[in-house]
Amino acid sequence: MSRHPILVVTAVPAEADALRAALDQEPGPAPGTGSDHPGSRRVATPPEPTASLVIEAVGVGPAAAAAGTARLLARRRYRAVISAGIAGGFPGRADVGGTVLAGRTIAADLGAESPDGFLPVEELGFGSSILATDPALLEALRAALPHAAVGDILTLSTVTGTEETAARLAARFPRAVAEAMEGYGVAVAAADAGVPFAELRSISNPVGPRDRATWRLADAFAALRAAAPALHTLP
Ligand SMILES: O=C(O)c1cccc(C(=O)CC[C@H]2O[C@@H](n3cnc4c(=O)[nH]cnc43)[C@H](O)[C@@H]2O)c1
Repeated sequence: MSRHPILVVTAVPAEADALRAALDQEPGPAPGTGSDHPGSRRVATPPEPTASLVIEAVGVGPAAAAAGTARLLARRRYRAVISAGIAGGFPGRADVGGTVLAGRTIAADLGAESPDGFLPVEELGFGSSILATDPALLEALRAALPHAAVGDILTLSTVTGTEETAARLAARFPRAVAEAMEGYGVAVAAADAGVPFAELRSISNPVGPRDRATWRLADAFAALRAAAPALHTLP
């Protein structure tokens, strides 16, 4: 029986290339192939799915992630969608060079400020900022990646860059292990299409004062490559 492939969505091509290299996959067609979309973040039409995994980079941030994922899901059926890439880890909860899995993906900055603190969209009556990982996908990923930290992964449009913001987020989300910029956008597109979702990240930097020069990209990409075979275990 043939099964639909799994869609793996990354932000930048380097993340997609790392996963493809670990899985011995050829890169997809050149950006814009088969697309008449005039934007700079074109999502190529993937090749017909002989592979069980289709890996695509769709751009940085939740808007690009949601638009790119929705476009890919509209073109072909997939049995699951995974948001994958590098992330910042909350100190003491996820180590740089380690791997994390989302139990929940949370839009941490979706809501309103108030004199009494941040009000999430739930309190504004506009839906949910929290999307749970599909249980069967999470179970398979946990089994394949037993050393991965499991917890909330926050989605933010702005990378945290101060001790104050890091402390505030850590207090607001005591189960958060990491933050990135795309998960919630990918998850919304997956939910809209009725496709199971999960988020898998490797840690390039601690969440905290911005010091881009110290990001350990090589370690994070090595961890991403090491985690890639787990994608082949997904139901
Ligand atoms: O500079 C490079 O060579 C380079 C190579 C690959 C990727 C990058 C990125 O900057 C990727 C951006 C991507 O990373 C996620 N990310 C990583 N750390 C954090 C963080 O502390 N807070 C939020 N997001 C983070 C994010 O999802 C971005 O899309 C650079």
